[in-house]
Amino acid sequence: MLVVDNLHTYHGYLHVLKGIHFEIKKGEIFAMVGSNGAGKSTLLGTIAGIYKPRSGTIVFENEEISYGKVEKIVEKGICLVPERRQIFDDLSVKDNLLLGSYHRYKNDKKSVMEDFEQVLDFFPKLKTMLDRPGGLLSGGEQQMVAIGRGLMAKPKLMMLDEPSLGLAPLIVKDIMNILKQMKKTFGTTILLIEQNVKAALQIADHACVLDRGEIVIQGKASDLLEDEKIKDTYLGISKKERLKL
Ligand SMILES: Nc1ncnc2c1ncn2[C@@H]1O[C@H](COP(=O)(O)OP(=O)(O)OP(=O)(O)O)[C@@H](O)[C@H]1O
Repeated sequence: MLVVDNLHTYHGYLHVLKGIHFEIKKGEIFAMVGSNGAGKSTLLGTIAGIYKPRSGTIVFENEEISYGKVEKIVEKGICLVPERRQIFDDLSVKDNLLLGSYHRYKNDKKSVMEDFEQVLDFFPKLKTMLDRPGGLLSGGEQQMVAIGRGLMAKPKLMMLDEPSLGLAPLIVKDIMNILKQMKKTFGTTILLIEQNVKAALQIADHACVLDRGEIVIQGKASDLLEDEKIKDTYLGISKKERLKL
């Protein structure tokens, strides 16, 4: 569904993405993990059309989108749920959700309202707080609104930038379950960027590790969970400690 090949992106003189290659299959959850500054958000921004790559290609459903405009990429079915949710504090939950389909609202209000009902069925908790300003929600509720807003765009590929950021472990579990359920219910393909390596690998089908702009490990998520280097570097358990257990 998505093929990224030999992608190089710069921020000014800073060479951030250094020849990235990976593929995502339709209907899967693909997790990308890596430490701060590895280039994860830059990668999502490049796919979403916010940053232009210096070279390389991004092909989505057999069509090259490498240098496409943001609106066109959204229309093709790619949505980005950004880091720190970026919910509008002063807008109600309902308006925050409807913003996800603003490009269809004028001409297709009926189908937008049907999608809205579907999103509320998926997030029944949000039904009880539709008039509440986004700024008064908890972090977990805001994340639900951010994902719900993404769903309102009826994406084929949803990209999420660190949805677990700042959330308590139990809420992280809820959010990961929501992503799994979303894949099942709507068939959405998911590209999940996470620093919470364990949570991401537990729900993903395939995954990779991004380190200083390069993909250093790639494979089945279940294999990566067992990988010694990942356990040592990202799961915080050294081999020595594990042998003691
Ligand atoms: N808009 C920008 N302009 C200039 N430099 C940027 C910009 N965005 C990111 N950078 C730099 O590019 C590098 C990669 O940042 P990026 O945010 O993509 O990494 P990340 O893996 O998402 O990190 P984090 O998990 O901390 O968000 C960093 O050195 C960062 O300072």
